[in-house]
Amino acid sequence: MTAPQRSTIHILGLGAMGTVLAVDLLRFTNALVVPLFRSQERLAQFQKANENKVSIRKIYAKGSPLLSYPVEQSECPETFSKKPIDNLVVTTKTYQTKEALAPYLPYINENTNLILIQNGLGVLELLKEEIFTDSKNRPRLFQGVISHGVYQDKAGIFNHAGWAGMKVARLPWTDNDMIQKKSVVENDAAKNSLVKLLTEPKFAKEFGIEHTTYQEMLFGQLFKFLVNACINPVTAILDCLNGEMKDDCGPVFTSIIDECLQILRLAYKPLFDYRDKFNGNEEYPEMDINSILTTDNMVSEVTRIGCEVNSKNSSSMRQDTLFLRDIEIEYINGYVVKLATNLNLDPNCCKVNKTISELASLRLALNRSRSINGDWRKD
Ligand SMILES: NC(=O)C1=CN([C@@H]2O[C@H](COP(=O)(O)OP(=O)(O)OC[C@H]3O[C@@H](n4cnc5c(N)ncnc54)[C@H](OP(=O)(O)O)[C@@H]3O)[C@@H](O)[C@H]2O)C=CC1
Ligand SMILES: CC(C)(CO)C(=O)C(=O)O
Repeated sequence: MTAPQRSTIHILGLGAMGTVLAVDLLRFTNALVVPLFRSQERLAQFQKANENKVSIRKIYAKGSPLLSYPVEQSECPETFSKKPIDNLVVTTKTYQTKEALAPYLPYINENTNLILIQNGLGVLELLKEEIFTDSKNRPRLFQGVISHGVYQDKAGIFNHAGWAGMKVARLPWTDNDMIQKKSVVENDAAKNSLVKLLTEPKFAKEFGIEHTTYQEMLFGQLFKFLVNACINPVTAILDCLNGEMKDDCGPVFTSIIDECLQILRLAYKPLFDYRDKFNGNEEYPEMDINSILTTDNMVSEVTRIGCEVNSKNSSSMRQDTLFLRDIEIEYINGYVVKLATNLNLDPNCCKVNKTISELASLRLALNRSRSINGDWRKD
């Protein structure tokens, strides 16, 4: 009996999300997991300091030990095997995507499966408009909307703080393909090597994989987008843990969500019209977005998920401002402003998100200034 074919999966971005994915792929599948590092220096650091292992502590499960798994092969642009890439996971920050992909573009073709596992919106448009412009040589695209919470502690250990699963769907290269039939999911589940790997039963159960149509995934992506549009910048601006603002964040979340929904309803009109056009048609999944994506419902959902479920979490954007790293604001609140501009809407219709973006960027600038000029409050 021949051994089962072994899939190879390259991971571009072995940070919090890349690590949590790599560990479970190594634990529950026989895939060859190959991290791609930005430089020989970072590759050497991984080989020396981490001893070629990926490690995580699942602190949502009390008493969970440090899980540590060896990686057989890891590469960087200089050492890359220069062979076509079968399956590529992108788990860099959104604003790092284009630069990170650049060295590997010659090895990405129409037979490559590429999945974006990132927060926010706008990377798909970046890939379409600036990176994969040749329709004859572009990869099969997928998106993972991930709700796990992972942070790196002072000792450099990744801690899996919140378990919440991941939706996976094939992305459309053109807006005409935004609404998919159930058969697209069935076909990928049966034939696509990346989907077959991510839906292997033991891995899928542990990681909480849900393989859906694009419209179902986009619904989840917009829901998560509203969570991030509130929690991430506001906790960064206030410099607080998620749960500290629970009792008083209603008004600012209402302002942000109300403005976001007015613009998202125009930008993703096919999705908001879905119920009347597709519900009842057996070829398509049932969905009722309009009853969920309302301002009142989302203010309470964002508060529940952001300030209660993740109460002790420091949001990824607050972490970025504290560590003086760039923030993903242009792919979250800034993207709402971009959508409004592209739709030729009155600039006043995105003032809240524009101001929130400016304040989050100002918080990062202030932290950077204090690291150089000192904190005047202590003078
Ligand atoms: N952390 C979380 O709990 C959650 C994060 N997300 C989203 O997931 C995405 C990833 O976030 P997260 O994992 O936290 O981010 P991290 O900053 O932890 O990880 C990003 C990784 O990408 C690497 N990277 C950056 N540029 C390159 C490059 N050119 N080549 C190779 N590697 C590169 C970085 O390496 P280096 O150190 O060399 O810069 C880093 O290891 C974001 O969109 C985030 O919003 C979504 C849900 C929750
Ligand atoms: C869910 C939430 C808001 C948890 O903090 C998150 O996704 C993040 O911090 O990026």
